[in-house]
Amino acid sequence: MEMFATSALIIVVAHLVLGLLLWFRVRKLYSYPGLLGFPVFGNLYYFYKTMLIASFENMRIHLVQVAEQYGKNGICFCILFCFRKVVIISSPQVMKQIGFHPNLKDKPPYVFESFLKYTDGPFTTPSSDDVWKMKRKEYNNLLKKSSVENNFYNIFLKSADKLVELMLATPSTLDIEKAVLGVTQSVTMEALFGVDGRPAFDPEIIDHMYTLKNIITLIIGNPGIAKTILNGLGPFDGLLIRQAGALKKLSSQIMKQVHVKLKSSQHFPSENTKSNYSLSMYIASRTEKSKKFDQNVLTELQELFITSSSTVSSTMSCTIICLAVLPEMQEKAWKEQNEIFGDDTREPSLEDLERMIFLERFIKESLRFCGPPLIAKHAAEDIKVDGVIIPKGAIVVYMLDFMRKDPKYWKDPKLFDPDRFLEENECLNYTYAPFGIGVRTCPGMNFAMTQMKITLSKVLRRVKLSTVKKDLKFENLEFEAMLLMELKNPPFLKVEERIM
Ligand code: HEM
Repeated sequence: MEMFATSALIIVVAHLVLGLLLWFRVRKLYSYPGLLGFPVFGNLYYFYKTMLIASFENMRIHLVQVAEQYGKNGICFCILFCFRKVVIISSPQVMKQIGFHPNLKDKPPYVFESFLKYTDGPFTTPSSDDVWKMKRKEYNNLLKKSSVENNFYNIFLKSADKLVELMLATPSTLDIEKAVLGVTQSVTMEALFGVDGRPAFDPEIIDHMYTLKNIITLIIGNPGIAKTILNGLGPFDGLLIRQAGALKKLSSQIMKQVHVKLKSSQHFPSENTKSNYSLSMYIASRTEKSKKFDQNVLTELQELFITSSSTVSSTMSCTIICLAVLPEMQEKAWKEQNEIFGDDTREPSLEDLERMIFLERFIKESLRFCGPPLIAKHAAEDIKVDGVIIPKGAIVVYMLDFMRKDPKYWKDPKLFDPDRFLEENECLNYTYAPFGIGVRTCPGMNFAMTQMKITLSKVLRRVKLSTVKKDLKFENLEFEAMLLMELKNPPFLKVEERIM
């Protein structure tokens, strides 16, 4: 009994001391109105203290909203918040102020470490690293609008035909997410890696990549839990590692082809050589002299594979499902296609794409619902915002999804209304940032938007979509936070060919 009392006293005193130390470092955060920030620690005393001192109402609203909006992962996110020094940013004005701050860096360090277990490398490069600067220059060059349109247009056209073919092959029980994933994976292989895209349609690889995307969500969303709980569940973790093997298998197939190309190539891409080379050749020639050649190329291929194919596939399948459950809007989008093409079965040109303004607004609105839930950065040094310090080491989370639905900035945020994008204003830019903000903002935006517009144009012209389950409405769809916001139970689709 006496021993129990002493231990309890030691724990209480330790919590008190730790809580006070931490409190002195971050107390000013609460006075900043825009931040709604609450660093919460795995420290009982501090947790309660925070609840008492922070605007309790703000904190409660936040936790509840996060949990409600993000489904089961929302709850994970909340648990994560309790164990780490986290500053949550839900104000677009604050995001704008700190988005380009030099002390705000990359992803938090734990993300780099956690990936190592499942992939061949840390998956993403810190921006302090010179390699990142080189990479970023190449990405910006190869993925800029004009390069995408010149180099990848035909690949997008071909892949759109493949998707329509897959849709017509299973007209009454289409699993749209898997069909689209196969297509976007093959596009990545052909466009970015310059290799044969057919292996990407292997159903086993699609299944494994699908699971892998969920593992990545787990790592990004909740590394602490992924490490401790999954490591403890040996067989489950083993299963995840096996699933991750799909990515390794694909990337080693790509590597073999890159090796063959390198051997037969007379010239490597250089600063002056423009877009005749695929990204994989750039990567290979850049890392050629490095001792870790194979591993470096593999890591970068794997990073690109996920960043480019899973994101587009998730957005595109969500957009297709939205078209299926919103028949009047589908009709409007189809009419726009009909006005551009009439009975003509020709391929869409660049000028045609420019004219698809309703389709573009529809994709943007769909991304408001299914864009990334959040982006995490970390404060490499203290960051001062309006006299408030975000402490060094804090994880800074931009609540992108929260801002995209905040009634303060959006009228009827739960309503699917593409016309809200008729008016562009500065506020909208920062409340709506599905491709991120700052120096690490997504370089693949043009690639993604062009690919989606071409594919959806072809889908709309060839087929009429509805759901197998009758009377399913947009309001019935439930989203949850994964790599992007995804549909909880994506409905099976019914596909009818349009008579031309
Ligand atoms: C709808 C599709 C996409 C969405 C919603 C999306 C979103 C994002 C977001 C939110 C980030 C992080 C930005 C930040 O940390 O500030 C990112 C980074 C990145 N994305 Fe995308 N992305 C998409 C498609 C693509 C495509 C098609 C590619 C490649 C062709 C791509 C390549 C990358 C790369 C390489 C990065 C890391 C950039 C860096 O670290 O400098 N993404 N993306």
